Amino acid sequence: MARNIGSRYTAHQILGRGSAGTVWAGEGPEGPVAIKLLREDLASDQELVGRFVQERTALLGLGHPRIVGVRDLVVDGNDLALVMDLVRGTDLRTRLDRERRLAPEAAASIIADVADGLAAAHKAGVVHRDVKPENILLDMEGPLGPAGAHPALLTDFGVAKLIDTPRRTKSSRIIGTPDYLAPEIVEGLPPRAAVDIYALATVLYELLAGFTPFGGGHPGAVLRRHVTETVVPLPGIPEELWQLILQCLAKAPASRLRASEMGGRLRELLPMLAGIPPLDVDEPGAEPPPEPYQEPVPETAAEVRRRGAVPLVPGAAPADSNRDTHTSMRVPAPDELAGGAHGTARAPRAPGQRRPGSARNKSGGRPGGVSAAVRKRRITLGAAGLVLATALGVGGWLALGDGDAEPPARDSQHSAPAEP
Ligand SMILES: Nc1ncnc2c1ncn2[C@@H]1O[C@H](COP(=O)(O)OP(=O)(O)OP(=O)(O)O)[C@@H](O)[C@H]1O
Repeated sequence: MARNIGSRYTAHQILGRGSAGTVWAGEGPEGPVAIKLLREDLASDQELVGRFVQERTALLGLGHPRIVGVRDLVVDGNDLALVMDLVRGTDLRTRLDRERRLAPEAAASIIADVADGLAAAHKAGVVHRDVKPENILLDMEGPLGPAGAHPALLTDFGVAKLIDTPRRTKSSRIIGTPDYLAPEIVEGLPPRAAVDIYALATVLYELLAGFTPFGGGHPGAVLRRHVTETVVPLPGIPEELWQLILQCLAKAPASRLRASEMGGRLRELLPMLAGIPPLDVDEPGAEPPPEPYQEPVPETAAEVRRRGAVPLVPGAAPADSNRDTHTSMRVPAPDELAGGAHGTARAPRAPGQRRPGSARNKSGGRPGGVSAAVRKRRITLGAAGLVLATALGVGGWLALGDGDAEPPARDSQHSAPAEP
């Protein structure tokens, strides 16, 4: 069912849905485009529309081969839409869900691409603030890179921030996806370019390991780990790559590499990584496959949809889920971050090695599958989660922000350029 967006664009079919709206494949005067049509409640928010128009120049100005270009902004009646380059391929989350872990060379190549895009954005004074696999698109029609990988492009620049502030969120609240949040954000400092490096290094770790370095469990516990815990080494990673990850995950933002350095160093490592197979480690806390082997439980269509895997193949069925991956939380006080009885040090285990003191997973683990915990932690914190957090005392400071009228945090999207 085609639908007109403004006077120049026609949306033809849904590619996928995110928390802010629906992305359509469509057509404009210059050919195929992707159109992100914002949710009605967002589009009817006059203040939000004003902010989009205000940011128009920044949104449209980021031209780089590793950034999904925003071509136009349409404000028309009830429609508020971002018109973007159409990327024919898939997002990195979908690929990771499918493959679970990537070989180090492929992972490094994808991350190097994204680092190049970030370097250009940072040079222009723009911080992304929501780097995660969902916002990295793999262009299946683009030229293959040195490692035989399809080009990776970063999308959604600044959009989450525009939508999340200012009325929806107090300045003292944290916006983002917990697994990828830099410690300085958790501590309430203004996000600068280094937060993107931290998030990108987290994605790199996740591509290699199949899980994020500080993820798992309640969002409150995740945030605290970012601040208090050190990243546990992954067995089998070449030392040079590990040192790069460590540096980019440094707690002190100033110690992290810059985006251009990260991209350059990763490319230098590519020849050394060639031929190394994907790592074989288990997620900390995940149960090993039960013995004797049980029949894998087939994943239902509903489960797949909930996870939000959206093939970008024209004609593919749209996902019917609302994949809201953002969480709004109060900035915790220092003593709340200090850890305590509920600290959960995480260490990767050798495949099959049982977690000390763990009960056997009676429901039957799915060999090679993504654990339920991994999927769940991408869902927005709900009321039940809040109650649970309070009861546990680990995340009692978490709160769901909505409808607050406090002034926004200083807009850091246009911070001082971080790249020379
Ligand atoms: N420029 C594009 N070209 C092709 N497909 C796109 C493009 N932008 C987004 N998509 C696809 O549309 C779907 C929804 O994207 P959207 O950015 O709305 O949500 P998200 O990033 O997955 O989640 P959220 O916005 O909640 O973080 C995704 O599956 C994404 O792969």
